[in-house]
Amino acid sequence: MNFPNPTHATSSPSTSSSYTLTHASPHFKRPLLLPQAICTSQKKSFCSGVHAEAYVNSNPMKSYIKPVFSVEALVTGTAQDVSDTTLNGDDKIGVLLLNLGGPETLEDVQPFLFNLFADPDIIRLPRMFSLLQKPLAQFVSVLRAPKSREGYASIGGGSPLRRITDAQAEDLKKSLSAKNVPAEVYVGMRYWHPFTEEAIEQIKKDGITKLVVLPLYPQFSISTSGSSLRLLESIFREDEYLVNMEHTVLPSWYQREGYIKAMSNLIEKELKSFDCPKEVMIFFSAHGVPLAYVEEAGDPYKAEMEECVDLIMEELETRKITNAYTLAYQSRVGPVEWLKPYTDVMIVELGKKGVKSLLAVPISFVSEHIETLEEIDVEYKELALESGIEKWGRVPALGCEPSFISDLADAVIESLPYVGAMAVSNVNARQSLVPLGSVEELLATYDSQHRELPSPVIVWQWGLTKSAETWNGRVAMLAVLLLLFFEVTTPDSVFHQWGILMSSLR
Ligand SMILES: C=CC1=C(C)c2cc3[nH]c(cc4nc(cc5[nH]c(cc1n2)c(C)c5CCC(=O)O)C(CCC(=O)O)=C4C)c(C)c3C=C
Ligand SMILES: [Fe+2]
Repeated sequence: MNFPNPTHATSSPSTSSSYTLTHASPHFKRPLLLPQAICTSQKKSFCSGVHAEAYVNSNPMKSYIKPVFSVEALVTGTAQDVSDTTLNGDDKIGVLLLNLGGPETLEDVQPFLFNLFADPDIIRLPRMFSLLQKPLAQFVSVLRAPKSREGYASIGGGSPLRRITDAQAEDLKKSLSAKNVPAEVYVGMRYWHPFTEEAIEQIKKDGITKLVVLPLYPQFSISTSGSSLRLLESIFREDEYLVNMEHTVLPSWYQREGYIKAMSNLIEKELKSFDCPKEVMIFFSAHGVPLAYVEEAGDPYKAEMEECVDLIMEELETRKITNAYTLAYQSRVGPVEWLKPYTDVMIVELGKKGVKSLLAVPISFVSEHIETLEEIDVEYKELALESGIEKWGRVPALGCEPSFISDLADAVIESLPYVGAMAVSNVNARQSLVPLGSVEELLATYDSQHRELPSPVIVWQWGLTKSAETWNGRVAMLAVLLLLFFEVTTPDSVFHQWGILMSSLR
C-alpha cells in the first residue's frame, strides 16, 4: 500500500474582520472528531481514459470525510493504487442515490411519518422498550399528521422530493455517460417510495456488479445518511448477491470543490438581486439535530456543517465577496436542546441588531422540500419582516444545477477504483466483517455504543403553551407512559401484536 503523505487540503478559514461569525464556534475551534483534512490528491488516469482526482485518506478512521471511501480495504491493507485499477468489460456500474423520501399525496403523510418515527435513528428508545417503537411511531404519527398535512397542502399537496431526486438521477446518468462511464442510477428513499428495498431489487435484476452508494446529504448525520446506511447494511447482510457485489460508499461530500463552487455560484447570483449586495447578511440555515446526537453519540454533523460554511465563505472571499454571515439550525421539534443557534431565534436577534437584508441559504439538503418551501419561504420570511428585516431573499436548493451534477458524477468516477467485494460465504463471519465495505465502520466511528438518545418527538409534544397541539401532546405523553407501564407489567403484552400489525403500514 502506498499512500501519499498527508497534506492539508483545506486552508484554515478566513478570519477576515468583515465576517460576522455568529455561530457557536467563534474561533473555528473544531471538536476532536472533526475531520482533519489529512488527504492529498493525485491525478490518475483510469476507466477509458477518464481523468479523475482521486483522494486517498491516510487515516482509515477518519475516512468518512473523504469522497472516496473504503475503510475495510484500508484497514485490511487491500487498498489498491488507483492506477492499478481498471474496469473490465463485463462490469455493470450502478449508483444508488440515498434520500429521505416524502409523502406524494396528503393521504401518504401519516404513513410516511410512521416510517420516520419508527426509525430508531430518529427516535431511539431505551433497549428494553424497543418493542414499543412501532406503537409509539403509530401514535406520534397520527398526532403529528394534521399539522404536517397542513404544511404539505400549502406546498401543493405533497413533497417534491421524489420528482427532484428522480431528475437528479437522470441527469447524473447522462453526466456519467458524457464522461464515458455508462452507469445505471437508482433512487432509494428511507421513508417513502421508492424505498431502498425497491431500488436494491432493481439493482439485482439489472445484474449490477459494481455499486457506488451516494447519500444525497452533503454532510453526514446519524439521523440521515447514517440511518440510510444502517438500513442498507442490514439488507446487504441478508443477501448472497449483495454480499458478493463490489461496492463503495461516499458518506459525505461537502468538501468537494465542485459542490462548494456550485453553492457559491448560487449565493453570488442571489446577492445581485439586492439593491446593496454588500450589506446583505448571508444566513446559512441547516436542518437541526438534537444536541445529544452530536455531544453524546458523536454525530459529526455540526462539525461538518461548520466546515462546509467556512469553505463556502472562503470561496466567496476569492470572488471578493466578504459579506457578514451566520449559521443557524432550523426545524427543531420540542424542548430537548437541539443544535444552536436556532434559526427563528437568530432571525429575531438579527432584526434587533439592525440587520436590514438577509439572504437565507438552505445548506443541509440539495433539493427543495417542505422546509425550504414552507418553513423558510413562508414562516421565516414572515418572522424576519416582523423583526425589522426589510429585504429577504433565499438561495434555491441545488437540484439539477449542471455544475453540481457534473461534480457528483466526478465523485462517482473517483470512487470507482475503491469499490471492493465483501465476499464472505460464512453467515456468522459476515456479522462481524462489515458487509457494506465501510458502512459499519463508519457508523461505529460515531455511534459505537448505539446509545439511547433523547426522543425529540415525545418531548416535543410536551409543551407548555395552551394550544390544542399541547393538549394533544399531553394526552400523547400520558398514553405513552401507560403503554410503557403495561409493557413492563403485563406478561404477554398486547403491544407486541400491535407492532406486528403496524409493520404492514410500511
Ligand atoms: C440534513 C437534513 C435532515 C436532518 C438532519 C433531519 C433530522 C431530523 N428530522 C426529524 C423530523 C422530521 N423531518 C421531517 C421532514 C424532513 N426532514 C428532512 C431532512 C433532515 N431531517 C427533510 C428534507 C424533510 C422533508 C421531506 C419532504 O417531504 O419534503 C419531518 C416531516 C415533516 C414535518 O412534519 O415537519 C419530520 C417530523 C427529526 C426528529 C430529526 C432528527 C432526529
Ligand atoms: Fe427531518
